[in-house]
Amino acid sequence: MTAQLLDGKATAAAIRRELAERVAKLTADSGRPPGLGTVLVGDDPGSHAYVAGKHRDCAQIGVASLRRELPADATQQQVEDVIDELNADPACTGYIVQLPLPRPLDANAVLERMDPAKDADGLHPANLGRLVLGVEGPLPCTPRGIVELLRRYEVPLAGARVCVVGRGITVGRPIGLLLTRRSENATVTLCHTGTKGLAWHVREANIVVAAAGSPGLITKDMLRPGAAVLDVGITRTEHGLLGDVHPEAAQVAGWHAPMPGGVGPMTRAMLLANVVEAAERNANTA
Ligand SMILES: Nc1nc2c(c(=O)[nH]1)N[C@@H](CN(C=O)c1ccc(C(=O)N[C@@H](CCC(=O)O)C(=O)O)cc1)CN2
Repeated sequence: MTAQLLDGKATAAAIRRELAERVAKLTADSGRPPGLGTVLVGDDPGSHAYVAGKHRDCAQIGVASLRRELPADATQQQVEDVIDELNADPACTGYIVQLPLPRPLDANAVLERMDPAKDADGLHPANLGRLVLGVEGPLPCTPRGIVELLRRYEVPLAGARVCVVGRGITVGRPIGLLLTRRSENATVTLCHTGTKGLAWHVREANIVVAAAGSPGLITKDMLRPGAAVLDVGITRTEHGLLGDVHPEAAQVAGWHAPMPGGVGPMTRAMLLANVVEAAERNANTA
């Protein structure tokens, strides 16, 4: 079996084209473009690459960029001062704090200090609470990107058994909340390093979301033939980037979102969508 490619790169490009039209209207109506801020602390090469990509995307669709960078030894106070500044800046429609933050910074305290109305990542506790309550608000970008990719490729979700591997705050924890909404109606199992019998859980699933950061973790023999497998793990090694899904696993899958080119580009596109939606909400309440 050859898996159908879940092409996040092409899908994200289509979404950017759709968003560019909405940005042009917002800019014409208000006289100023929506603005995305990024807070980047430290020298992690991956984080620098992701933030650079986010600003390239902004330039492409006409969203203004506000970049804030701090050294790896920045104090909690210095980071929170930048948060206060972006909260107060009218040119900043929404912003993100690139994660992970270097130790010993307290990421939860930083996220809590954000203005929830400017939280472009959907990771502020108030917005995660909205997600639990089923109330409209910005959604975490990677989970939103996964749902959008599955929807656009018509991968059946209602009644599907989904196995999520990894319990991180940006993917594993929130995605179950999205997929179990009535509109998606999937049944989700969240596996993690404490899970016994991981292979059994994966084999039960119609859809596997691999977000553990453990290269090659999901092997061909673990997958149910015909399942959709989405690779969200990225590990940087001297041999290049490695995903959580073993390359041979695509041979038995029905659909495959590879790394690179699958979920990553969708994460970036959903960030733009969150900013555009925040700008539209602001315009409607002005
Ligand atoms: N504040 C946040 N921090 C982090 C998030 C997040 O959503 N919000 N997610 C990840 C990093 N991330 C975005 O920030 C991200 C990761 C990967 C990609 C991507 O496009 N990946 C490429 C491959 C990587 C490459 O080519 O270098 C792909 O899959 O095609 C985009 C964004 C953790 N931090």
